[in-house]
Amino acid sequence: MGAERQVDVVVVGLGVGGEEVAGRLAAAGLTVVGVENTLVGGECPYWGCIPTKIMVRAGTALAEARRIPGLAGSATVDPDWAPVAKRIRDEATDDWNDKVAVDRFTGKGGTFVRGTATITGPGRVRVGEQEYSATRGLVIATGTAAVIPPIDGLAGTPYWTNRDAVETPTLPSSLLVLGGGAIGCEFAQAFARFGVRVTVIEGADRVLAMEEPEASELAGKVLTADGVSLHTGVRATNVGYDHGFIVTLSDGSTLTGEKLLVATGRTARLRDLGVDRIGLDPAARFLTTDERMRAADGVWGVGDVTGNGNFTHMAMYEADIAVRDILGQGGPGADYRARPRVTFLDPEIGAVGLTEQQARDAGLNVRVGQVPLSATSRGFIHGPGNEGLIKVVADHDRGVLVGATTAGPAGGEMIGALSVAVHAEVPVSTLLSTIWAYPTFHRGIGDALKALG
Ligand SMILES: Cc1cc2nc3c(=O)[nH]c(=O)nc-3n(C[C@H](O)[C@H](O)[C@H](O)COP(=O)(O)OP(=O)(O)OC[C@H]3O[C@@H](n4cnc5c(N)ncnc54)[C@H](O)[C@@H]3O)c2cc1C
Ligand SMILES: NC(=O)c1ccc[n+]([C@@H]2O[C@H](COP(=O)([O-])OP(=O)(O)OC[C@H]3O[C@@H](n4cnc5c(N)ncnc54)[C@H](O)[C@@H]3O)[C@@H](O)[C@H]2O)c1
Repeated sequence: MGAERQVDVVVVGLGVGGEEVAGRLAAAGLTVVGVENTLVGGECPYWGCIPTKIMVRAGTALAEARRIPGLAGSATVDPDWAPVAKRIRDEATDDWNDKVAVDRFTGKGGTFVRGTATITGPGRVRVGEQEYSATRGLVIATGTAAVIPPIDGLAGTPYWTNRDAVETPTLPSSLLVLGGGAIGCEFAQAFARFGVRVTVIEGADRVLAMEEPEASELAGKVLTADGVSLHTGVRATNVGYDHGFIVTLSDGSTLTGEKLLVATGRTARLRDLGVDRIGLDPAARFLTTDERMRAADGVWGVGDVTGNGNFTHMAMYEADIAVRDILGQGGPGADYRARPRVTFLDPEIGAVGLTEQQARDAGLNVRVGQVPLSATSRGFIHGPGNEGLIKVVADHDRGVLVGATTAGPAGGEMIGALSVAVHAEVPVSTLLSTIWAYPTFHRGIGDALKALG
């Protein structure tokens, strides 16, 4: 056992959230130890947002080329996964090497420790044989891992998680996807556009079940048009493997595929961390934090592990709050009313705040306004690929928007304006008098507002 090392702050997990906290505190002059057992940067750059959006971008390029007939002549589309795999390996992930990220952190004055941290008591962390004592605080930023559901037979098979799907240098001929959430849908469309026979199995009665039903319907429609076979409202009851997967469903039918991607949600990495030694529940689904991201005295939590939305922008948002609190800088606390999210299908499905149903469940006096994107001038101009909609959800009593969905070729960009509206509680009357440039997709926001009942 090495002599105990005393520092100001120990950050456990240097994914998106932890790296931001550790780097900023080190740059502010605190002595900071950042511990990471895999790759600095976490899921997002190596197996999440960035590589999957490289896949999506490639798939959208193919889809756009296939839209040329009727718009601009003809094109021969010959998909090749090799450039996609190469971009992911060489440009995005440095072949899954985090040297640049480690140097970025140590360059700010932080001390980097590669290993698995265990909490041994208040302000105390062990990595291997080394014990650290953090006098100002401990930050838990351990993120989430893929949930592997307890389906008969699954555990013994060579199933894929998002990590295998991102790292694959070549594509399978067929892919079964268990789970039709954001991960399942994004991979399904991207792979299908490269000629993979994709089948999605979703237990709920619709894909993207957390979003508006209209968004689910649209996602289902475009996935089907891309050749994806959707099975909703059924669960897998058994998984077998013999040079390929065979999945038995709750309705008794079976499906086969060369590979099986498990995309059934995420689970917080809390269980083996030793949080019971600081009075927290290791069996909790997520780490509970207050509006300053405090989980206990001298303990902060940021990112996916808090369960406030598994998104990189949420990890960055919470990291900023924790940093300000640790440095005693004040400023606004956490406010999750205007949480934005974008599912990167083609069309992109952006959303912010509450869905219509969530607003009704909250007891609000709800009014909704909706417009199909194809009915807008820009939707007409765009032609093929113009599937989409804009839906706004208002609290009529307060005269403000509490949620919105923007789906379309620029759905992820359109949601920006509505995020501001929900966050800043811009009166609907002010939004109605806003001038929206013509002929943009976002001009449809004005039409949806006018349709508020
Ligand atoms: C396929 C996929 C696509 C996604 N796409 C998007 C997207 O388009 N947009 C978006 O906003 N979000 C997306 N996300 C979500 C995004 O990746 C996460 O929200 C983000 O990575 C969360 O950051 P984090 O720091 O909380 O956790 P993580 O990135 O998971 O980092 C936590 C780190 O802690 C380390 N760790 C855990 N326990 C210990 C320990 N005991 N000791 C040392 N180290 C430890 C882990 O190895 C990990 O590196 C996607 C996720 C997936 C899986
Ligand atoms: N574009 C983005 O921002 C983006 C992209 C990918 C992932 N993410 C983040 O990662 C998180 C995790 O994504 P995810 O898609 O794994 O989770 P999810 O919770 O969004 O979806 C999982 C789906 O699997 C279904 N399911 C669960 N168990 C099942 C079973 N046994 N059989 C059939 N279906 C089953 C659920 O009903 C659910 O619809 C997301 O919530 C999101 O926050 C974000």
